[in-house]
Amino acid sequence: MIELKNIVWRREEREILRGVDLTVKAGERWVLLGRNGCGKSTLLEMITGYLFPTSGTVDILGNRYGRVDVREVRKKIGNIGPSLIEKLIPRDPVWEIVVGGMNAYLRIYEEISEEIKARALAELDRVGLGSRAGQPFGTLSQGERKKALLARTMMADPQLLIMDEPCAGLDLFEREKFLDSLESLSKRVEGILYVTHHIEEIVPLFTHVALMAEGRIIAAGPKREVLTAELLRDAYEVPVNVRWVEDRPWITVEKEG
Ligand SMILES: Nc1ncnc2c1ncn2[C@@H]1O[C@H](COP(=O)(O)OP(=O)(O)OP(=O)(O)O)[C@@H](O)[C@H]1O
Repeated sequence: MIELKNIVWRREEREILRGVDLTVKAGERWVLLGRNGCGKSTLLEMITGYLFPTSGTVDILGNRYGRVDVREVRKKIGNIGPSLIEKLIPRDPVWEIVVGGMNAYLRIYEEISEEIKARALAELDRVGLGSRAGQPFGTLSQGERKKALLARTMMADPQLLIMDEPCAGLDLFEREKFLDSLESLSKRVEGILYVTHHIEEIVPLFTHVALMAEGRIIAAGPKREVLTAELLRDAYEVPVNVRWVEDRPWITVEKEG
């Protein structure tokens, strides 16, 4: 699904990505972790074809970037990034925002068929927002907006879901609801790559973790092999303990001394 080989990205003498290799196979759901500024969002931009590496190769869903029309590949990628909400029109009804996901339109100007409207309503139902369908998008709570984006993304039947901190700013209740929705939708996609700062968001649906530090991937593999106190300490430079409860990791910070 994703094959990154020896990706280097240089900007003004600085190497921001320094030889990144990452392979995500069909059926795997990955979380990408690492400190602020280590290069996570930059890596997602490479995968979605908005940035090109200085050197190295990017293969997404069997397409080598540089040899294909990235716009065609992007149609198969559901992408929930932090900037999308600002681009949508707050007064548009939620269901119309969801319809826009079919073609990645920010706004629909043509007549929408009853069939497509029904699909959008079904997607909203799946994330528990059926009763909000007619409400202006701008009146939704932060958590509801994120779930609406999830419904919007699923309208295009993506093969790969990419999410950059989708739970940022959500309270405990909203976060858990969002992760529940993701759990049920995850069965409809072949691969997931999810960036977060919060290890407790690594709910059972996720299978693998990649840890980044200073432009490199310092560990990658099945989540229990990577989410160890030693590797997390290397990535975050904070001594921590990891406790697993029902296949979900929880972190406590250790006092040094
Ligand atoms: N266009 C650019 N030109 C120069 N430097 C850039 C550019 N884009 C990103 N950077 C730098 O690259 C580094 C990695 O940024 P990136 O946004 O990928 O980090 P991140 O891991 O996603 O961080 P955060 O967790 O804070 O969102 C940062 O130091 C940033 O300043």
